Amino acid sequence: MEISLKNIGRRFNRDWIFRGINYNFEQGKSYAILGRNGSGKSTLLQLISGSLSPSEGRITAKAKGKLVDDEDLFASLTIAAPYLELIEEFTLSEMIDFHFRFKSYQAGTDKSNLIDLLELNSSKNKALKYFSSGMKQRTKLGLAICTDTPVLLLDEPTSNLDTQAISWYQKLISDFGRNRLVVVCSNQEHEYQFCENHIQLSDYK
Ligand SMILES: Nc1ncnc2c1ncn2[C@@H]1O[C@H](COP(=O)(O)OP(=O)(O)OP(=O)(O)O)[C@@H](O)[C@H]1O
Repeated sequence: MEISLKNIGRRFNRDWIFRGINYNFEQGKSYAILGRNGSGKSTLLQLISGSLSPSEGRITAKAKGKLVDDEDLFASLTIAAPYLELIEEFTLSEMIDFHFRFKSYQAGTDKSNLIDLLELNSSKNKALKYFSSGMKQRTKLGLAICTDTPVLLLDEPTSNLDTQAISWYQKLISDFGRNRLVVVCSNQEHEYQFCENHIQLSDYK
């Protein structure tokens, strides 16, 4: 999978958030989108995921050299972000079943293995609305990272995580992030230290 941004700009009302972004994202590489609060990191991630349209420019996705339409792109990515909520009425066990009705597990993982990885075995039958914010964040990350998709998009991945859970995230991404196109929006180095490519939004104002 390859995603290309050609002269991308996005504005809300009359305010341009960024303009003139030309960039190629390739599978097997990882990218950090960096910038101050309000610089447009989440906006750019939503453009890459196809959930928001650019105000100018064009985004194309290709798999094995062939153009991928929006629906196929959506099936090829998983995303964990503060604005994407879990289904709070579900238990963890039901949430996992629901998620994997549409997507596949990473090789070597299954439901029970994922619950172990999340370290949430004792809470698997608890409704997500009763999870702490850190438990919810771990669930979102585990679902996104342990799904077999070529594209993995993470927005502020360690929000609400304690020090131990930050190390847990770093191990999970190193175990399951390989050979994928990984994009992390962040302003905290421990979230994106594995990313070899950096996009500074201040360059596109
Ligand atoms: N739907 C919207 N309508 C109007 N303005 C919006 C909308 N979504 C985002 N914005 C504005 O776009 C700018 C960029 O927001 P965005 O959330 O992308 O920034 P960010 O870099 O992810 O910020 P943070 O680090 O605080 O999460 C902000 O000024 C925000 O107010």
